[in-house]
Amino acid sequence: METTLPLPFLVSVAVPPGLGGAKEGLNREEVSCLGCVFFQVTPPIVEKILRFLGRHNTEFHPYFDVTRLESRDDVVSLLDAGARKVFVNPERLSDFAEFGSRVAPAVTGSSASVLASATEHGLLVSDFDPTSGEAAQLVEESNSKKLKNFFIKPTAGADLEKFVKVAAEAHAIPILPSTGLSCKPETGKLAVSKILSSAWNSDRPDGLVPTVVVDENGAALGLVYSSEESVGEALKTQTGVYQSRKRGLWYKGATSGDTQELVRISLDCDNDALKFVVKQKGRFCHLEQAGCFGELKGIQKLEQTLLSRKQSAPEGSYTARLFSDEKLLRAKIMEEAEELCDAKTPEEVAFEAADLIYFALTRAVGAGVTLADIEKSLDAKSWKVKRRTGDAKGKWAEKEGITVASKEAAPAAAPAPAAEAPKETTPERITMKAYDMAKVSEEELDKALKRPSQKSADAIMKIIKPIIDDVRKDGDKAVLAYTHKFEKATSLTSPVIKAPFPESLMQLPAETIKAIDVSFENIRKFHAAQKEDKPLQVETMPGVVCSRFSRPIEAVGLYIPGGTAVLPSTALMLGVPAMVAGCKKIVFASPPRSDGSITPEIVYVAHKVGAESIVLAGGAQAVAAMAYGTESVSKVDKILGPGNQFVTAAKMHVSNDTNAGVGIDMPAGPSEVLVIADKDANPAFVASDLLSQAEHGVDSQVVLIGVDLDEKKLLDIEDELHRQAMALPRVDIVRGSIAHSVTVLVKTVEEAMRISNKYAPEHLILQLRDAEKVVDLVMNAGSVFIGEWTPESVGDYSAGVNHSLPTYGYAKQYSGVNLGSFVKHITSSNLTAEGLRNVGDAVMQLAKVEELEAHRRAVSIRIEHMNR
Ligand SMILES: NC(=O)c1ccc[n+]([C@@H]2O[C@H](COP(=O)([O-])OP(=O)(O)OC[C@H]3O[C@@H](n4cnc5c(N)ncnc54)[C@H](O)[C@@H]3O)[C@@H](O)[C@H]2O)c1
Ligand SMILES: N[C@H](CO)Cc1c[nH]c[nH+]1
Repeated sequence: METTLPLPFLVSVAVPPGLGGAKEGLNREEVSCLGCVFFQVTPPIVEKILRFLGRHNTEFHPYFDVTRLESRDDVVSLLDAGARKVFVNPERLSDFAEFGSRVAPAVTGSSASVLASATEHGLLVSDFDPTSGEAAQLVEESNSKKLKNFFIKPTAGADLEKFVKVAAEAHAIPILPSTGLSCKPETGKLAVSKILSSAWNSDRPDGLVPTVVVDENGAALGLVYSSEESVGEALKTQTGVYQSRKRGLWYKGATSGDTQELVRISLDCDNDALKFVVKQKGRFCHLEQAGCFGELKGIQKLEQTLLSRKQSAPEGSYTARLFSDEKLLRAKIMEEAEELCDAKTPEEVAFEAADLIYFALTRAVGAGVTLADIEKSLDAKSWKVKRRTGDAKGKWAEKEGITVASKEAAPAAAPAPAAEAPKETTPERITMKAYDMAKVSEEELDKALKRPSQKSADAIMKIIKPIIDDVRKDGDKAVLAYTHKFEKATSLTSPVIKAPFPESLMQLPAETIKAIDVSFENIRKFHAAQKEDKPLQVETMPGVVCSRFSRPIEAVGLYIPGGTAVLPSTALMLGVPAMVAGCKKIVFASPPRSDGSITPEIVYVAHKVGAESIVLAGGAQAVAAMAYGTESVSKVDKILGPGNQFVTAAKMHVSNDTNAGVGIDMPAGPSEVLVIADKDANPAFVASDLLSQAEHGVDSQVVLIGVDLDEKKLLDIEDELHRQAMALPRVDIVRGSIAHSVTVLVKTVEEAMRISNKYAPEHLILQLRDAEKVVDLVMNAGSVFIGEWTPESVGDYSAGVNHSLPTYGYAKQYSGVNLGSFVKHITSSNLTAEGLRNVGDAVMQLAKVEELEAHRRAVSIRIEHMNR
């Protein structure tokens, strides 16, 4: 995780602030206000630093030079304790690859050649001499390389003012020795306020910089201004001191008594605003309210109320009763936790979560713990790299019918390569909840297999309806505005690119072109084979000929998702059948990247299928533009393609609007897979198939049905799932989706198929002995993958079958996209005179029954004519 530094420099200290030893330089409070500290760690002080971080992890943002540590355990412990970044010898980088951006190389010297060691995660150059003859070349080289996270530390005794200047020229983050800095006017030391004021950019003639004042929970109290002098005073006095635009220095609270204790100063991402975090005594605003933007709300307001109830509660206060009755509070917390787990609708969940937070915060405030303390604990946890297994504890697991064997009972997993699972880390196990059908009821199973709840239909409609209305009213202008908002593509000036698409937009590596071409051809072959070669014709009675023939839908709009992942394969799955069907106008739509461009693979596919245009928009705005048309987006007759809940809801909405006159394919939402595996299945294959859909998004769900698996086999699959998941770049998404994914244990294939047909999965994988025979039992599924050599991803990309499939159980009534999705069928009747005589009586009699005389006459008039 790469974060913006609170300030554009680090303060280097010999020992952690406040742990003694530092006789000179900034004191503990001063360093704490600045936040970012840098230590050179040596083996004897590791323990000391770890203890220090245990207490102050969020107060200081620590960066460590660990080149003198040999023990990998020590380095990992520092990361676990909250080190934002550690710098290691370049040759040891591969040892720490799994920690990504939190580990960067460290080198020494002033020559430009040291920059060759830089990685995408940064570089530390120590012992840099700003006066050396080589410095200018290093500056030039670092500028041409556009290095990111480039930290630079001067040689001992360097002129710091000059060093800061050179570092700025090199776009490097200077590491400044605490001993050379001062928060008070002191000769021979560089004033921190001066470094800060030289770093900020003020666009005001008086040079003041806007300063947002917030409390420890981040609630904005007001907006003020700062100068170099006021920041110097604030740092010196450790209080809120600002620069009034009319009255000079402003010591907040000097007259009102509502003073502030300074907690932290930081600059924003582009250095044009300061933030002061303060502990506010009394209130900030001159009006009767906490801050200039009004009163606190939500959890912060709750904390304020609880604190005041703790000090003096009115007669009969329930909160006061909770403070004094420990057992009651304990019972209420458990009661509310259970109610939250049982809540069904989003409204219920919000209601119950609010109740639980009230009782939890009452417990915290009662124990003297503030919201800021809780947030600090959350933040500290977010930096951890060693995780606990996260399994439910004994009585709770039992209560929920979790039948998975406990970790202790599990046979030791095969040792994994060091880069994937280092011995000193115990990452939280990524595992699915298991249900044994011999022990759970059908209702319990139904509950477990419920797809992760999406926002309620009403809530989504409230979001997408105004978007659709805006696009209908304002056309291109509205589409662009939403693209600017959601995709942040603010440079985009037209929502469409039209064919012929310039070559420059589809520059791709040869291997990608080859992969697209191979997949294109397989998809084309399979969909072309679905074409009816001639009209269907049946003579239902002598002289009565009924026919059915197909015609392509003239204009189709194909939505290619692009929110969490760009999916050029979906462009193939929709574009190729549209082309094969002969649709005259093919319009693609996909969210552009933030620079306004569209992924070249999509442009290449659009070109190959002969698309008319690409709409550079996503979500409801793209759907509305294609449904109603705008100045530059062509109106289409049918919209196809998967997408998130906003896309799906917008498709449903426009298809219900008769003014739009547009059809849709089906509800195709978050990807899902159900794997049925027996004793013969390879655990690694099973796990890889589950993960291939789990990585789509946190709202995806994957299900494993194990047929007659013994405990060892199940554990093998679970170990594989965890091991493979941990090595995935999208492990965080996988954690989210696996959290609501399940394993179901059954005895027979028939039982497995019964459950699968009821669930109606988008993808069904049969990793079973004689898998082919089991296909006869499939009643509901989007697409089936048969046997151990058929991973689902072949269907996602290249086998030829379509991957745009019904999810959420809609496989019970919808087919996936196929050639038929792009054509409509027209029927015709052709009768001879004999034919009309043969069928005429039946028609006339039924018309008589319906009392539709004109219908009857259309036949009788002809029969009479024949009889004349
Ligand atoms: N079933 C299938 O056949 C199939 C195939 C491929 C992908 N998928 C699924 O498609 C989905 C793609 O979703 P995605 O989000 O990555 O991309 P997406 O393109 O469907 O959605 C992105 C768009 O959502 C809109 N949006 C996002 N947040 C919004 C908000 N708060 N309010 C209004 N609009 C908002 C924005 O306009 C954005 O452009 C995934 O769930 C994936 O699993 C399904
Ligand atoms: N599995 C998705 C259908 O649910 C399609 C896809 C696209 N890219 C990878 N997979």
